[in-house]
Amino acid sequence: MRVESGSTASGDAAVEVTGLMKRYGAKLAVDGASFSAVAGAVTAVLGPNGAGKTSTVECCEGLRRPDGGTVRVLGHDPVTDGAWLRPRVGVMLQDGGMPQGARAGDVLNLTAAMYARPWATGDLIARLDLGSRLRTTVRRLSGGERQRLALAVALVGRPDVVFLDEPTAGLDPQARIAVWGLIGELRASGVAVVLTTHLLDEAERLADHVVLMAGGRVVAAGSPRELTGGTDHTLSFGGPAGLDLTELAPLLSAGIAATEVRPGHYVVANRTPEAHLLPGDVAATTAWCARLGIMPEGLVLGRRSLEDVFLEIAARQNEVIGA
Ligand SMILES: Nc1ncnc2c1ncn2[C@@H]1O[C@H](COP(=O)(O)OP(=O)(O)OP(=O)(O)O)[C@@H](O)[C@H]1O
Repeated sequence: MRVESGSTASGDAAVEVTGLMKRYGAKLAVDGASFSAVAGAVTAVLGPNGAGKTSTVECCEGLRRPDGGTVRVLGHDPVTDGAWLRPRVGVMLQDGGMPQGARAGDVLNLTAAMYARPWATGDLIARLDLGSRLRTTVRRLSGGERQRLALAVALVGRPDVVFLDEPTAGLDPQARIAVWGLIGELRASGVAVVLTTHLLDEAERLADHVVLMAGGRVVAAGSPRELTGGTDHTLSFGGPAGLDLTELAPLLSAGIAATEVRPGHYVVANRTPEAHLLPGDVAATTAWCARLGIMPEGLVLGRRSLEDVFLEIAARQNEVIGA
């Protein structure tokens, strides 16, 4: 299989979002979000439900008109330059956006016919294991099959930029690995891949750049390694919900904080890149548990994952909102 590169060079900003605002009536869904996605890289937009990810990506796709700020895709405005962008941008929507009564094979072939240099459909069909479903109508496909067809439709025009909304949601492990392989090849061929996902291990594995959104804002951005602090240690354990962590705080070294990331689940980790969890912090935490008569269940000293970062940021957001 061959994926040809488009007109952008690796490293060019293919998508630039600056101070984006999006309102629905009184609801401010996106509140000044800024980020960019470069060619030849995977950019993952992450965040809890309602963070504003879909609204942001829909503004990039030209499906929604921003209420403020600017969006540029390949240097063009997705709303006013939609006709120029359409052959260069692939979009995979969560609901597929495909005609329900049409056969899967017809949907793919008719889409391919709209492009000057389409991807060989036979190859996409084999890669996404759709061969036995071509005569089935979209309506009758399983959720995972519909998802794979939507991905094929998004890629068949050999776009320079692809937007993938939760591309592996609901896929079995085998299909997920096939999709990861395709995404890796798109990146290698110079495509700018922008995806949203709730699977943090997927983001950690695939993404070169992560944009973490909460409450309509970008609250953190960087490579997975930058966000997780690379080799920094983190201590996690379970205990009764709602422990008073203010007594533990002064016992920890500078820049180290304890957070209840979800009820009854605690993480002790650095809050600044300069700080590092030290053996004394582990001893202080277990001694504090012992003083309270608490057995720290599942006590683990490990490396911080993107999921840890995500939960810590979400917990801090809640603290701010609750304050
Ligand atoms: N068409 C709409 N009308 C009114 N409110 C909307 C509309 N679309 C989204 N919202 C609201 O805007 C906020 C952001 O929604 P959005 O779908 O962008 O978030 P998200 O991060 O993609 O969430 P999820 O992870 O659940 O898909 C939410 O509070 C949502 O209820």
